Amino acid sequence: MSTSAVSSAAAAASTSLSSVKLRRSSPASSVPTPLRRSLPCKVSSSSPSRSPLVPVSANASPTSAGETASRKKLLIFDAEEDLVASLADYVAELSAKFTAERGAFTVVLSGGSLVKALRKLAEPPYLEAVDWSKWHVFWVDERVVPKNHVDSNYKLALDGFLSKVPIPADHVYAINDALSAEGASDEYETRLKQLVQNGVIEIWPVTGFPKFDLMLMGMGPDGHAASLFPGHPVVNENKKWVTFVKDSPKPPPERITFTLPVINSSAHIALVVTGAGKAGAVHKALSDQHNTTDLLPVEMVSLQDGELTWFTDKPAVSMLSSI
Ligand SMILES: O=C(O)[C@H](O)[C@@H](O)[C@H](O)[C@H](O)COP(=O)(O)O
Repeated sequence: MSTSAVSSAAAAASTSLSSVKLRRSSPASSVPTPLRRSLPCKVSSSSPSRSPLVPVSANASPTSAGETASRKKLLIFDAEEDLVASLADYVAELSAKFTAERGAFTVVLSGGSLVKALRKLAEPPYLEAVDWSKWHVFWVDERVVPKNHVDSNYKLALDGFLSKVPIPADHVYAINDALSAEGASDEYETRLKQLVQNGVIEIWPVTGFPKFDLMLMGMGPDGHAASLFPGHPVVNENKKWVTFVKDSPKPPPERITFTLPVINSSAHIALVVTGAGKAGAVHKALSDQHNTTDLLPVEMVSLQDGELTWFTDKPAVSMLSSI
């Protein structure tokens, strides 16, 4: 994400969140420029001392023209609490921006540890300050199981986040769990198209794919994103909005997933990736040398007209020699 983009989100946020002092967490201290240049994105690592009310971007050093054009930002946190607080600020700011600009905020969730990382949003000041009535919640991938099943991403999000914030129930778009994987993916795509007609979801005319305001996603240790797994043919799907797999290497096997063109049409993506188990995939994804015949799905997440922010910790970036 470019500094200016964060600043404009913060400015929009200050309009509707003016009565609330949002705590700016984990101010980023800049990484020396020669090191930054070796990574294909803007890098900030967290400072041990936290300065309240400082935008996440504010401690970045002045950007060169090249860096300003960057559509990627890497944030590295010392402590999980700092990551969680910074993520809450980031989401709240985008919520205010999109709510003010178009009266709706379309948010797409993954499963996994991401949901726990959203917990601060359900606490003051965010709980009162965010206009939850404008949120519309989707899943970038879902396991084809009943909604009350322990494996359901809907249940995970409901228990860990959605039940704690006042989003209207009819703005939460779970899959139809009575259908097969194929049926559920077709039905979800049809519903997305209706929401485009209703003006809830924007369409990006350049590609004809939906443009979600924010996708909040995790990444697997194998570099999978959503339910797009390395080497699986659905990674190459370029017509459908939503597709399905019946042989996911990560259980359960049956899932629906947004396709890459939809993911890559997003306005913003936050990739929340922590832990040493992810270090290899992070290294491959953030290295400058991409072997185009062997791309991990997460390496194929490349926003055409948006901003991708990695929220990481030190173990996750431990194989990046330049940090
Ligand atoms: O349904 C799923 O399995 C998830 O959506 C999946 O894509 C998840 O986001 C990653 O595997 C990362 O999960 P962790 O953050 O728990 O490692």
